[in-house]
Amino acid sequence: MEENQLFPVFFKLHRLHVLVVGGGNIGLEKANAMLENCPQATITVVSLDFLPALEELTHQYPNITLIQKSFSCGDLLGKDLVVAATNDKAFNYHVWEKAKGSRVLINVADTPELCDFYLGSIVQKGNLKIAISTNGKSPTIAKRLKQVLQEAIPDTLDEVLNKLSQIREKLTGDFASKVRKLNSITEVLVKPESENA
Ligand SMILES: C[C@@]1(CC(=O)O)C2=NC(=C\c3[nH]c(c(CCC(=O)O)c3CC(=O)O)Cc3[nH]c(c(CC(=O)O)c3CCC(=O)O)/C=C3\N/C(=C\2)[C@@H](CCC(=O)O)[C@]3(C)CC(=O)O)/[C@H]1CCC(=O)O
Ligand SMILES: NC(=O)c1ccc[n+]([C@@H]2O[C@H](COP(=O)([O-])OP(=O)(O)OC[C@H]3O[C@@H](n4cnc5c(N)ncnc54)[C@H](O)[C@@H]3O)[C@@H](O)[C@H]2O)c1
Repeated sequence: MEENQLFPVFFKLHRLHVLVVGGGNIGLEKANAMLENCPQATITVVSLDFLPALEELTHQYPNITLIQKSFSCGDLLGKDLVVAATNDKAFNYHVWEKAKGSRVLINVADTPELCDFYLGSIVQKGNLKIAISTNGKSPTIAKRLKQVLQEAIPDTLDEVLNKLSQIREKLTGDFASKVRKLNSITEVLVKPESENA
């Protein structure tokens, strides 16, 4: 079976500066996904024109800026991540070349082979977040799986997370004994049902 070799990480987008090139459907979708996860995300969108929905985002979120112009190399200055989402494949390639030249990580929305990272489909329940990738095979399946997990995970899981966090804060002893204690408290979650009776 082919394996998914992507390595998931969770970015703190309020500490990074993201450049989105292209203010159409995909630029909107990607900016929206980032802002829904991190309302404080710092995002600059450079585009020849913008969908009205993108302009509305600037009223809702404090750190998104729209600049109406064609992308140029200087737009990469101070940026940590780039999403190239113009409707011009050759131009997206040009953005990719410039980003690589500046060693900035880039996602080229229409060309998975040029992506340093993919955006995932995201399940969120309070403090819990699960990111799903199908290795680029089917973003639609990623979206459907998200919907299934979103329903299946109980809202009360967030209470469990908060309680465990409190216990974690209060535990004393060395690292190994804390790990032992936390593993023993949560063992019930992985034991077969029959052993819990
Ligand atoms: C998960 C999600 C995150 C997000 O975008 O925030 C995401 N795509 C989503 C939706 C979606 N995208 C597309 C459809 C239409 C139906 C279809 O094609 O299936 C739908 C479904 C819909 O919108 O309903 C079309 C599409 N997508 C890509 C290409 C290019 C290609 O494959 O060559 C094309 C064809 C373009 C064309 O034909 O012109 C590429 C990528 N899309 C990815 C992520 C990365 C792989 C993730 C993975 O590993 O699974 C990757 C590789 C790069 C990236 O974009 O990061 C988000 C779900 C959000 C949610 O959870 O609701
Ligand atoms: N990864 C995904 O999830 C996904 C999904 C669907 C489509 N796509 C691909 O993404 C690309 C964009 O699709 P779209 O629907 O957003 O297109 P769109 O036509 O809605 O928007 C394109 C935007 O790019 C801007 N643009 C064009 N040239 C520019 C330049 N030189 N500098 C700055 N901005 C420029 C335009 O002003 C426009 O706002 C397409 O190639 C499409 O195949 C990717």
